[in-house]
Amino acid sequence: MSSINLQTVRIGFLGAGSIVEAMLAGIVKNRLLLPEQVLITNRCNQDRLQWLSEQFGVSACSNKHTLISQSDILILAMKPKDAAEACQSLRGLVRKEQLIISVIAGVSTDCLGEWLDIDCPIVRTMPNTSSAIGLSATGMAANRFVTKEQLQLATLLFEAIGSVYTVAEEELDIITGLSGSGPAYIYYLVEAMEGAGEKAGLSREMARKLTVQTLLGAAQMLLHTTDEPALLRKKVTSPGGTTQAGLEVLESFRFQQAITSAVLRAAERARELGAQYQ
Ligand SMILES: NC(=O)C1=CN([C@@H]2O[C@H](COP(=O)(O)OP(=O)(O)OC[C@H]3O[C@@H](n4cnc5c(N)ncnc54)[C@H](O)[C@@H]3O)[C@@H](O)[C@H]2O)C=CC1
Ligand SMILES: O=C(O)[C@@H]1CCC=N1
Repeated sequence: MSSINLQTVRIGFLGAGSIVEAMLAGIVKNRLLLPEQVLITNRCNQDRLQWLSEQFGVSACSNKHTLISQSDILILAMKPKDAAEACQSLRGLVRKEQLIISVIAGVSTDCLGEWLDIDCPIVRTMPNTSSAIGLSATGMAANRFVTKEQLQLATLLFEAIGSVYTVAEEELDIITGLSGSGPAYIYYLVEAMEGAGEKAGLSREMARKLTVQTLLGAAQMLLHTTDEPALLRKKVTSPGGTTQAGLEVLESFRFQQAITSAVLRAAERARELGAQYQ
């Protein structure tokens, strides 16, 4: 594996759904790998494979055996409920020198290793769909068989689609609740803000533009100043003004509690999924 580098590595995706589409878009756009270095397969949807292949130039592979024998890195990207069966069907095909990377929520590296029935290097990750534009926040943890070089390679791969944080494996469930599921919370907020603008008479287009620019500006402020979010919030809030009136409504609906509970519940769900399909 030490001789494998980004110029020569071949990566096989087992699973070709939403997260793989986002990752392919990021990887191909970023030119990290040539499309010829990427193979994809799924359970049975040929149309989907063909579409991804046309979209990104990667090779669709309906034969799992071919994909496994030709790949240096295998990316497991099926739903947690399908993971046991998928891994068990790979028994005897996966080679010890192959690096396994999982993006599956909740499922531990120990569990994957048992299903695969081999002591192989496994990197468990939690990216998000902003991978498509190179802005994922990805948590990553490695099992004891992963070498320094393999971890570096996995890090380089995910850095091409965003920021990477190497963490203790136990932290991946809360990372799943926070940044794996996180884009959905933000989109939900955008739906509500844009809907409010529209309800009060703005065109949908104008409401969308104002909402997105506001979000972008706030995110950039958080990146570029050392101010805490609470201080930035206070700077917007004139006593007795409009923001205070708005925040009071959010408080009456226990906004902060709702968001905190959502993140923690999603993390708990990741743990449940891991335990449920074990
Ligand atoms: N969608 C998201 O935002 C994120 C998803 N994830 C994780 O990624 C995984 C996939 O999620 P999505 O892409 O959203 O799901 P999806 O339902 O869109 O795609 C799942 C894919 O797995 C394939 N599949 C099922 N069984 C298979 C097998 N035995 N062999 C090969 N392929 C098989 C399906 O055909 C499908 O292409 C999940 O475990 C999820 O927890 C992780 C981070 C973010
Ligand atoms: O909803 C899910 O289960 C996956 C994991 C993180 C984002 N989507």
